[in-house]
Amino acid sequence: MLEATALTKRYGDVAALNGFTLSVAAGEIVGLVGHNGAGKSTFVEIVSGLIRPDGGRVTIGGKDPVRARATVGVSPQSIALYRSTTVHEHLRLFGGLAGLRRGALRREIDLLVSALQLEPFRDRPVGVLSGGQQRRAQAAVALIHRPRLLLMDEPTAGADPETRQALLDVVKERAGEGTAVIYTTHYLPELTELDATLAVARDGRIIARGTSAELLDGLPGEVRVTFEDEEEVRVPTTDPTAALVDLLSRADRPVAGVEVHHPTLDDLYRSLAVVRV
Ligand SMILES: Nc1ncnc2c1ncn2[C@@H]1O[C@H](COP(=O)(O)OP(=O)(O)OP(=O)(O)O)[C@@H](O)[C@H]1O
Repeated sequence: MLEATALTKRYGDVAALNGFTLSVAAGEIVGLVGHNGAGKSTFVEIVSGLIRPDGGRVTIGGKDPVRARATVGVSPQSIALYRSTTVHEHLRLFGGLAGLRRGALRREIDLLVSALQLEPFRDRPVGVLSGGQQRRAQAAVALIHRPRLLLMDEPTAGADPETRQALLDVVKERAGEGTAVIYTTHYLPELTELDATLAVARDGRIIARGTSAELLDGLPGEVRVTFEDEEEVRVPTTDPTAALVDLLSRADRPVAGVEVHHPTLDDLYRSLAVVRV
């Protein structure tokens, strides 16, 4: 669905993208992660057709991003809505611009207002809404025309747990219907919940790509054993089960408790700080 190859983009001395290559299949959710300044938003802006790369190639369903705009839904990092326009008016406007009419438009609006829990403020101007409410309105605008490619740049920033869940459920549902999703976040447990594959960005390119199981393999976990005399022993390991068996077989005192800390996405994320490519 999306093919991006060797994209480059410079801002003066800064190489925002430096050989950025990523492909996303229909129905796939790709979690795009990486430190601040890694190039994630620049990539999203290029795929949205908002800016042009200096080099490389990107196609969406075989088309240039500008030509493919009607099939793309974007929820940008900074809110891009009209402050004095209500949530409902936004959805009518953007749904109408995408070609939805009467019954179909009403149906899509009702579905999203309900799924994203927008009912209580659907007729309020966006400018008076809280940050989290504005994010949900932004997501609804991105989804109103059932895009084939959905770009969500930190869509849950500032959202409370309930609204975060509502948004994740909608994203999962759309992916289940065949929408390709690029989901940028610093909150990594969301990606496990979305069952997303991961693309790790660093210095303007993707340095790792795969399932979370593939990328986490080899990252250190930790085994913690507490003895009844309250002493705690911690062993860093890439094989927590073997380390635990080893530790327990050598224990010379009664054990009060064991804890196995398997490597998580957070460990992967932190490991970027020491990986040099
Ligand atoms: N319009 C611009 N003008 C100048 N520099 C820019 C511009 N847009 C991005 N950059 C620079 O390009 C680099 C990549 O920025 P980008 O916003 O793509 O990173 P990011 O991975 O999305 O970061 P974050 O996680 O903070 O959102 C940064 O060094 C940034 O300062």
